[in-house]
Amino acid sequence: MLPPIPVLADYDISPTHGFLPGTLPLSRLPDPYYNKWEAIAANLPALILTRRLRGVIDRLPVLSTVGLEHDAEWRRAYSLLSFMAHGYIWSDDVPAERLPPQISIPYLAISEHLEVPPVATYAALCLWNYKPLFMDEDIDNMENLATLSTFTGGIDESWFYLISVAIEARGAPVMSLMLKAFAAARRSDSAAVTRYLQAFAEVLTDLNNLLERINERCDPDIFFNRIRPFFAGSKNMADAGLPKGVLYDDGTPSAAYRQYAGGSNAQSSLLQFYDIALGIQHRPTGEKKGDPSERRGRAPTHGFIQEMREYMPGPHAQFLEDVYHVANIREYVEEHTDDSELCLAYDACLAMLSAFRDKHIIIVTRYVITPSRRSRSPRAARKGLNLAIASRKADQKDQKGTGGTALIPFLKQARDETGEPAVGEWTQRFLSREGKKAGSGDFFLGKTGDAPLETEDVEVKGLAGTWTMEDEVGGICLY
Ligand code: HEM
Repeated sequence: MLPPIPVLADYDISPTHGFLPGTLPLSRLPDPYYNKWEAIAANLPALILTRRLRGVIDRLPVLSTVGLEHDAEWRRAYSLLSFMAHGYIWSDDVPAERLPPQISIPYLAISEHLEVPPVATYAALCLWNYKPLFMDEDIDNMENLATLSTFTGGIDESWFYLISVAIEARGAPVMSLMLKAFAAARRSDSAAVTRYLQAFAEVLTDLNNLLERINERCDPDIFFNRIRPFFAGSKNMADAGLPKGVLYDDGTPSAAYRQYAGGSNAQSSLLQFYDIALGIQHRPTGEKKGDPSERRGRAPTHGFIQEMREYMPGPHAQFLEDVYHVANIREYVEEHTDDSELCLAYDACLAMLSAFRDKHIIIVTRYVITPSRRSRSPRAARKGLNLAIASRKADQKDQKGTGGTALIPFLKQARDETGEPAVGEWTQRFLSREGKKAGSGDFFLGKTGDAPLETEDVEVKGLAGTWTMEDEVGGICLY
């Protein structure tokens, strides 16, 4: 018997807002018991600027979780503590390798309750950290969104988080559509599957446009130098001064050092849902299609993208797991290659998602690669660098042989894998990138003056050690 098709409500997923919470994030915890946390969060940029955050947190009483009732309150508390914890660790010249009991004790309890790790995840920074400006307007509209907490108090940081919020909101309806598409495929209703896929492709067009809007209000150098360092995790952070990770001091002798990846949009369940729904498989970085270790039909058990599920709220990660077992669209399309409309709709989804990843690579080049090069210049070195940047091994030009993975090749592999299931011969050729510079055109939309993709010329061999991790990981999470 076929496994049942998952029901969104069983996984804390809203049919309209998807992985964003069904009820809006709270702007404040209702119980005045938590006023001190709220006061710190409200003044976080000033406390970081004046380097008084650690002292203020050290003098806090240890608050318990007894005053947290509804899920929204637990989520608000998690987001507050994530901002406080990362501010505490990264706001001074030397990172704090110990989180005091004032943070550790409630943070560990709240994380366990919400089934999400005690680190500034995508959920803490984006999913549970926004409010609409006008209640009667949609939240998939950048002109109606504001953040609740930031490290810097600047619009660049807010804009960065809010682009993701708008993407999550705009992309959410696809989930119900695709669950219906799975059911339609089970009853061999090709017309319905085609309609759902067409609607999916249209939403992806909107997401591509939203992603591009990051350029409007988020300055790359501010992002790289001022904002990104606060997302730093505690894994592979020896060079930044955290050789053992961070000690979550809960006041007991068994308090342990922990190592977590930093916050990343790669922790978005939405994009992973899209991949699964379309039957796209991501191999561990460096592994090619057809490599002996690849076995189709089996979920990959390792690799960066897979690892990021550990940073999603538990029910969302479970949803992805369950959807994997019922996703049937790729097989259905492969069995109906004579249905040109169906194939075209399916290929359109792949092409739009591949275009999304193309745009994303351009963005990562602009926001990470280029500023990182600038910060490696002798002038930047003379001026001195902030912590997370100084963690870079500036003289390490080539990470080959160190087990490191370069950032852009990792992102390109994810993009190329997106096009692999294409059924149409032309689409296959178009998306296979053979002899074609990535990002040089949008499938179906044509070339519309995109910025040239500098990354093709960028020699990224571990990005001087910045974006490499032990094995298969690369990117922002290194910090
Ligand atoms: C300034 C904007 C952005 C920058 C600088 C950026 C940077 C990065 C980096 C460095 C990675 C590598 C993994 C890691 O974090 O270690 C990554 C991966 C990823 N990012 Fe972004 N990102 C940005 C915006 C977004 C947005 C808005 C989304 C969509 C919600 C997104 C979705 C993803 C996904 C899904 C991955 C995993 C790789 C893949 O599936 O292709 N990113 N990003």
